[in-house]
Amino acid sequence: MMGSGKTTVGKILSQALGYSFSDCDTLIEQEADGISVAEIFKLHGEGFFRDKETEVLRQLSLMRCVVVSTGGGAVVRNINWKYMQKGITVWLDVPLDALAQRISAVGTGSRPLLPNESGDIYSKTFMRLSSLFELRGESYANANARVSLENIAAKLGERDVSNLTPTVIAIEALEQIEVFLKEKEGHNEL
Ligand SMILES: Nc1ncnc2c1ncn2[C@@H]1O[C@H](COP(=O)(O)OP(=O)(O)OP(=O)(O)O)[C@@H](O)[C@H]1O
Ligand SMILES: O=C(O)C1=C[C@@H](O)[C@@H](O)[C@H](O)C1
Ligand SMILES: [Mg+2]
Repeated sequence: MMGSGKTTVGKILSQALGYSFSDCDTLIEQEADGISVAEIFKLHGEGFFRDKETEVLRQLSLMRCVVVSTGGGAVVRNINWKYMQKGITVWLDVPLDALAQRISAVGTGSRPLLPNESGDIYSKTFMRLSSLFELRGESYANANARVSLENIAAKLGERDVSNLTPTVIAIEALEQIEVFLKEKEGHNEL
């Protein structure tokens, strides 16, 4: 989901693995002569943006040893999964209230799918994230590995997921990737 830490955690993962790092939204902006995702939505519409997103995922799927931070909505198109599944897919599962807190702290101006009006930003953002998650939850669950901040907090005896550092989350991601790879190896041996 948007704001879940894909860029922050993805960069740490790439350093730990000695891989390069790519961010889909940034690549789309670069290909659009530097105009922002929000402007692309405004000028050309969401369909145009989604086509660019699919093309960027196709290009990235040809690369090796790269950690990719996808756009939060990349899960909505089946064709994108064909490209994402060239690698290992990881879902950063962050409770919606924590997401709404993070996003409302920085504002929703750069996020075309979120409300950008005055008033209680936290509540409006939380409601919109909830309806997006309603539509997308099953798609996120297609990922090979799930990194649940609630599970990490429970393991560490933390009551609040907002105390979890990006490094702790990256370590959990590596552990969940290992679980996935071991299960895959087990299936291949059968
Ligand atoms: N573990 C964390 N604890 C607290 N804040 C975090 C954590 N990880 C990321 N953040 C903050 O949350 C915000 C979103 O993080 P980030 O940009 O990495 O998410 P993203 O999933 O890449 O978002 P986007 O949808 O914009 O691509 C940033 O302000 C970042 O500093
Ligand atoms: O969740 C989404 O649909 C989006 C997330 C962002 O990363 C951007 O890709 C864009 O704002 C759309
Ligand atoms: Mg990002």
